[in-house]
Amino acid sequence: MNNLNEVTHIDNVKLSEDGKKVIIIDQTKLPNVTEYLTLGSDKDIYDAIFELKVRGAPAIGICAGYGIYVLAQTIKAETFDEFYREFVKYKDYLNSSRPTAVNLSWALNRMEEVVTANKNKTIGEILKLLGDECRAIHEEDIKMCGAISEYGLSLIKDGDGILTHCNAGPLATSRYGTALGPLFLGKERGLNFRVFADETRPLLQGARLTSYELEKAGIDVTLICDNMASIVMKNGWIQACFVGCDRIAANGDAANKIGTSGVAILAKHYGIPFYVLGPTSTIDLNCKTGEDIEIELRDPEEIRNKFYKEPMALKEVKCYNPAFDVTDHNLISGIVTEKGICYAPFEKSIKALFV
Ligand SMILES: CSC[C@H]1O[C@H](OP(=O)(O)O)[C@H](O)[C@@H]1O
Repeated sequence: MNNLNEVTHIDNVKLSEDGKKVIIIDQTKLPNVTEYLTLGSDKDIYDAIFELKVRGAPAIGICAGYGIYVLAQTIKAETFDEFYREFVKYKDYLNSSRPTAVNLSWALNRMEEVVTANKNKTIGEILKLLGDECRAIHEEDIKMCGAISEYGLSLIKDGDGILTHCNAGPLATSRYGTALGPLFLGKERGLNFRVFADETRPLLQGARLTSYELEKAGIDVTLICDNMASIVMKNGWIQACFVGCDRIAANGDAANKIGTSGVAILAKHYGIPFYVLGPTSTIDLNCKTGEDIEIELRDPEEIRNKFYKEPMALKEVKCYNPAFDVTDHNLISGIVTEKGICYAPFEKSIKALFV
């Protein structure tokens, strides 16, 4: 299969033609079934984010932007105050779906700012501005992923082996992706990489989504269990590690899918560059260090049951299911954003992104 353009330009999250519904690909059904869901209610949108039907920090932000716009159109209000009160209720509800990826609150806050900055306009005029803003969030992410892909590609060369963890491709973003973006862009330009994709237990974003995107795009991908990252590095097959991110603290500590910090420690041990790739919308300067990042704890049953026909452990056995971990900035070779590559000292280089 070689449908490179189909992969890089997938419509994973979009607004319906009439602007009154959010349409997503249900990522929990991939790779075997490509099913579109139409989301119109606050619960539909909340559940889609919470159940990872739409997932990946940027994609969650884009979905939340469209989602609050769709919900704002349902508000029955005579005055601005009535409208704003209901708007904030919806915003807080969607914001409570998942705590770690900052793009969720970043997008919702941005949409709220449109409302508060236009309190003297009619509700109809505010809705028009909200429609423009949620579309801008999506368009900007497309541009950001394009720039991240270019910067990321400058770090690797034809024939390199790349290890990645979880999924930070087009399904997790808008177009191309962040960690996978350079690989798709390189493929477009005739470069070939050998990618090793960690399956990423327990929700298997690597197995189900990354290997699906790369295989479909005709990129050499080898799926490995998470505990095999060390041997492929020791064998000399990996020249760089590329991972995504869900929230980056001001000092460069980066939250990403559980298991990422282990990959970074292994990369350090084997002297392999480890890069975090993500848009500046995933940087949270309010988090001074990774200690300030809330780590989502998910249902332990996902470990036992989520992708097993039969439970793989006795129900009496306790399971611990943090969805993310934080990679210490000292383990990160560079942070690739749409504004350029940040190197240590990250406190300084990250701050420079926002001046
Ligand atoms: C491009 S951000 C992708 C990022 O989001 C994933 O988390 P989840 O699948 O739980 O939404 C994972 O941490 C990826 O690296």
